[in-house]
Amino acid sequence: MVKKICGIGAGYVGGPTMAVIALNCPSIEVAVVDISHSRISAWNSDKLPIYEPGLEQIIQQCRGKNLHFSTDVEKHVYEADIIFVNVNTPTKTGGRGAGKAADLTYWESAARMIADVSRSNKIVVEKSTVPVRTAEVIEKILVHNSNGKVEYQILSNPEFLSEGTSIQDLLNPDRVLIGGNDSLKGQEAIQKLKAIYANWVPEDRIITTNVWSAELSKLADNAFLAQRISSINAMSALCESTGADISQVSCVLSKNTKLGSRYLNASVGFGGSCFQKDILNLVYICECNGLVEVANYWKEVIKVNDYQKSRFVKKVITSMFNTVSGKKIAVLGFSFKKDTSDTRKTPAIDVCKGLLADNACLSIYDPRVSEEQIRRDLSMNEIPWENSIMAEAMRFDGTKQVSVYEDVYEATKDAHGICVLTEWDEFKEIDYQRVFESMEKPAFVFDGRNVLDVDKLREIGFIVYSIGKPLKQWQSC
Ligand SMILES: NC(=O)C1=CN([C@@H]2O[C@H](COP(=O)(O)OP(=O)(O)OC[C@H]3O[C@@H](n4cnc5c(N)ncnc54)[C@H](O)[C@@H]3O)[C@@H](O)[C@H]2O)C=CC1
Ligand SMILES: O=C(O)[C@H]1O[C@H](OP(=O)(O)OP(=O)(O)OC[C@H]2O[C@@H](n3ccc(=O)[nH]c3=O)[C@H](O)[C@@H]2O)[C@H](O)[C@@H](O)[C@@H]1O
Repeated sequence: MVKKICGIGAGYVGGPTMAVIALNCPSIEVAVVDISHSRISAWNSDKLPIYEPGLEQIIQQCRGKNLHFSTDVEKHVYEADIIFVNVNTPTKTGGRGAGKAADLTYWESAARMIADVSRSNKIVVEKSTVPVRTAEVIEKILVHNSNGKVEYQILSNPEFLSEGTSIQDLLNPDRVLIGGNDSLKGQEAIQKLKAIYANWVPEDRIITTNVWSAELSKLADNAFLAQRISSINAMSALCESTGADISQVSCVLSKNTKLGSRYLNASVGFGGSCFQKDILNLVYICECNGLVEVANYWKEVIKVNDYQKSRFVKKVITSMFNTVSGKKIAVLGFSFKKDTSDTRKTPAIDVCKGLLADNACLSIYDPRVSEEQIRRDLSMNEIPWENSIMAEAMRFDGTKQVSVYEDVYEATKDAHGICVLTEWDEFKEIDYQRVFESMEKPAFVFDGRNVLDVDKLREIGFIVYSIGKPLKQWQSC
């Protein structure tokens, strides 16, 4: 019987995932541990470290009962029957495979710590997204660093939640994937983990596979989703050149039952901590296996995403008479999607840097992202991936030309143009007549998410660009 679970890593995945397990398994003690003291104290406070609709209620319900957040990593690992490893696996920034391969430093140090402190048999669950065959490496680290008396079963149980809807995704997942090895003990471990999920997930949604299929399926899943966004974004460019309308094209595709209706929204580009990182990881694995053509195929998905961001920047500049120098541009939305405060790899960073490189003055408003975070993101000098056409802009630090506002009307006052970069619902409710009156003329709107009512905006007097829509003649350059 599983009595104690420990989740290592209290981030976007570890926090919500472990909280939902605690909620659905009241007889199990769940401890979420992290090396970051500030993160753990935030989880123990009224102001949680991440914003997710529905998360606060679950934390209030379970925290202090069967859900605990702690920095005492060793104690909780020692006591646990099952250890979920939810640590970050970013792209390597130096050494072999830099810019593409996954950096497993955090995973490795977690594994070494598990080996050091464990005195009873453990099931170690890979929750983080890792390269295929990582379980083999982890097993070696665990076995070679243990006293020989502890047995480990490694399971791959990748997470499919999306930020902004993570609680709904966890409470009602379309699937739970568990990969384990074929041995009797491997199968027993799978059954133990399956029994935990079965407390709230219908059994037919729990898929069991071998470890390698589970690890690779997670990378494939993200690659397919990102590929679909790049496909629709590539079509959006063609729409703008031909007079077709991307919303109409998406609608037609969505009715094809062979394709389904999701991930067909053209946008300024996909963001988030995982799509680019996981595709680059896939590319690196393909290259290591000598599969150059396959690697190049997946690279194109990221290339199109960069193209979409740079195309948007170019459209803003060319529409505004070929220069944004000294012009105030209001940026509405900075997070990588609505309903999250997460800004990791948000397209807003590249778009803002592209505009700043042309000497624009930006006034940024986001309902959930702090000024401190925005300034940190825009001053960061990130290493571009090898083929990035955004490389030059990404190196640009122009934070002096940036103001951050807590009020949308302040942000747009005296602006020459508005760029909508996140699809926050509240942007549909803005009084655009009032905004128009306070702006310089001609007043431009560049809708990078296709969320605004274009006809209404044009009626007011705005010049509007939206992704993949027919353009007025003087914008089509
Ligand atoms: N963010 C997302 O929506 C999703 C992320 N994933 C994957 O889940 C993994 C985690 O992602 P996030 O939660 O977004 O990362 P995160 O960066 O928000 O959280 C990771 C946490 O692990 C902690 N940590 C690192 N090494 C540690 C150690 N040795 N001991 C204790 N704590 C340690 C860090 O301090 C950090 O708080 C990644 O592999 C990611 O690819 C998978 C599905 C969804
Ligand atoms: O491994 C992960 O981290 C997760 O990555 C994504 O989830 P997430 O990045 O949280 O968010 P998505 O809703 O997939 O959106 C990603 C980006 O694509 C953009 N997007 C999404 C859908 C669409 O039609 N068009 C589009 O531009 C979003 O605005 C956002 O910038 C996947 O959807 C999850 O299944 C996966 O677990």
